Amino acid sequence: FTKSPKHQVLTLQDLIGELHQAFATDLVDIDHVQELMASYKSNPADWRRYAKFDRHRYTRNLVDAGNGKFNLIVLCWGEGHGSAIHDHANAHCVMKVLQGELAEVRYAWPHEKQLDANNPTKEPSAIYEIERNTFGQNSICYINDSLGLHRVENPSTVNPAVSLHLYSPPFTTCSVFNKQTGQRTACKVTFWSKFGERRNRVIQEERDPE
Ligand SMILES: O=C(O)CCSS
Ligand SMILES: [Fe+2]
Repeated sequence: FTKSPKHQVLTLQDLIGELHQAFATDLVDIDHVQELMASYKSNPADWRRYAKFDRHRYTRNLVDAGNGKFNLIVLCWGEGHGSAIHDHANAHCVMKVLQGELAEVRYAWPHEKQLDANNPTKEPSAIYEIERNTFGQNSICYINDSLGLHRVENPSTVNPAVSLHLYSPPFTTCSVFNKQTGQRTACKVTFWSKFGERRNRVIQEERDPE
């Protein structure tokens, strides 16, 4: 018989409840948080209301603000949508695929231009690729700044992807990096929707100039 995990979460709401408990004290066990995220089995009925897609780029939809201790966000990736190379603002990042699959390319922090030993003829890049991984439905990916930078993308040209991200502590700005020069630029992260609603003011702002 299978050992039932300490905390069996059934719905997204169960997961949120267990996460609030996990963050109730100041000493957070990030391994337990990853176990909780892994134990939730994706059910579109739980997260469909947050899954809002944009034709041009991936969207970030806030699900829960975690009593200020974490942000839980549903990201929706159209075919071929991907992020820039970015860091995680000294926060923990746990990413879970809810639908489709996501590819992650992990990089070392930029140094002065490095030659790629394996391919000396290739244009040296300031940002060095460490590894590539692909994550299927319900799988988990963890990163923090001590592990490097990464870029995440939906590798499919035919299927959308949806992922659930927990960031703790929550942040409003992170850094994005130019792969060739290693140049670092501050980037304000925004939400396409919050708690399932997209305020029409945001739609106004989004409207193309007349
Ligand atoms: O939060 C973001 O926009 C980056 C997604 S990959 S962790
Ligand atoms: Fe990331």
